[in-house]
Amino acid sequence: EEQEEDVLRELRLFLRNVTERLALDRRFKAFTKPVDIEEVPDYLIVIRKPMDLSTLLTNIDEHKYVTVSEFMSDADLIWQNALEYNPDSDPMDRHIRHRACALKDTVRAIIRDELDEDFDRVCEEIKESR
Ligand SMILES: COC(=O)N1C[C@@H]2C[C@@H]3O[C@]2(Cc2nccnc23)C1
Repeated sequence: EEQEEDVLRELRLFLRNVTERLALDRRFKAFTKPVDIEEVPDYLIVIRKPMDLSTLLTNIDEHKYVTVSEFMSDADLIWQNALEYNPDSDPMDRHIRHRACALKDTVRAIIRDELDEDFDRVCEEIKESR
């Protein structure tokens, strides 16, 4: 009903705000757009489900997420994919893995500090009711 749409609108505002703050952080520049398959032709062979911050924003606008947990599953793909595709000991791989770990920790810290658990519970109830 209308109250549920009000809750999901507030969820989208929260998720956009979090995602836009991450996209503004210079450490996360490599995660702002999809990896360029023309530049990196084997990327889709290694990584089954690419994800990036611009795609998160598109998903939010397409009402893909009813809970923060669903959003987190896609957000986690960004750093998980980076750890998987860049496993070597060379400085470039280590650099992007360091940034992937920073992304993981930053997302979790924002959610822990800024997501109201009662609001999250209401979203989870809406999800279960559908
Ligand atoms: C999230 O970003 C990544 O996982 N990557 C991996 C790719 C390998 C390396 O860095 C990336 C882009 C790139 N383009 C051209 C040549 N080499 C590279 C970014």
